[in-house]
Amino acid sequence: MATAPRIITLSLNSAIDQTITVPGFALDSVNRVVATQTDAGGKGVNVACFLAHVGHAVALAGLLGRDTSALFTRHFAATGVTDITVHVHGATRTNLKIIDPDGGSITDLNFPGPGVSTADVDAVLRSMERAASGGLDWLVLSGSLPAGLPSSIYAELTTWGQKQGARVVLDTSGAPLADALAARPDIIKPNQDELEALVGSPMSDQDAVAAAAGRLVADGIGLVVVSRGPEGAILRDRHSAWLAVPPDVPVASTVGAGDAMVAGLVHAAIRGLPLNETARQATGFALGALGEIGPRLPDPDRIEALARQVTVTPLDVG
Ligand SMILES: Nc1ncnc2c1ncn2[C@@H]1O[C@H](COP(=O)(O)OP(=O)(O)OP(=O)(O)O)[C@@H](O)[C@H]1O
Ligand SMILES: O=P(O)(O)OC[C@@]1(O)O[C@H](CO)[C@@H](O)[C@@H]1O
Repeated sequence: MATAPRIITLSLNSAIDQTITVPGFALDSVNRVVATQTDAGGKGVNVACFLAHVGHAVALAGLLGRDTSALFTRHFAATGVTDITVHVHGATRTNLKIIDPDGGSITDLNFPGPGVSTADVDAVLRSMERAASGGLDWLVLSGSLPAGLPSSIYAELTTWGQKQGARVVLDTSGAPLADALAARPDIIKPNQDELEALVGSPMSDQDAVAAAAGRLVADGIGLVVVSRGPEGAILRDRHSAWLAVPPDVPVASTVGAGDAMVAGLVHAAIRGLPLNETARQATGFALGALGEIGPRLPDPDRIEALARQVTVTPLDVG
């Protein structure tokens, strides 16, 4: 019998997601909240819970504020994630997600998060070393960094993960993404804005995105997945490039769609799927997240049904 893959996801800047529904949300005016929902979140938390949801054994490493840890602890128990987080003084940040059902908009207000100390980060590293002592197959590094951490930390963790024998997936933006590229993570998933910021120029069409992804692959990144909201995603590795276009679906909230895509990429790789089927599976996960308010997924059969509606086509990249 094959052994279960050993997975750690890391959440250095976890978040409590407070989603508020505000019909006709407008700047410069009084807005009325008609519904509110509070969820444990943060990109690493979401990826861990999504992977556990489809049956993987996952350890979640990272930092949580002691004052607000109960929300997370309940969520991990409910989703079956092994919690190896370090609890620090204070509260985890709360991010606001404003849904306007009339205008169809979703506005994210993400806070920087509390500053962390070197001792906090050392404790996280020790927890990861203990969890990986029997071996590690996957390390997922997701999200922004809290104040006080050097932007090189994901580069260092990429090198550490690969030394453990793991494939490293990175989903972040700005300087932490730029700095980590030299360490050559196995998979990165920028969205188009993040890719444009990384290469320093806007991309007008899918050919430009595929070309930029190709340059990153040529520089040693195994798989580059560029998500483009309703326009889908482009996946590029050394051998091929694919475009995955989602069907037109009702969107309850886009929060967590990118994290679901990351979980779908890991799930597909563990299943040994070829890149075109990986594109379908990862988009199916993202579509699953879109149907829900807050970072959650529907049951696996529904995810498979959504994946079957995704149009996957090869891109001619020469
Ligand atoms: N409005 C939409 N309609 C259909 N599919 C969508 C829509 N928005 C997102 N998706 C799907 O979700 C995937 C990931 O979305 P997106 O590009 O917004 O990720 P992201 O910016 O990383 O998200 P986040 O950071 O909010 O989790 C897309 O590639 C697409 O397949
Ligand atoms: O501020 P970051 O770390 O970039 O993103 C944080 C966040 O927007 O990411 C998740 C959705 O992807 C949410 O649960 C959370 O609030």
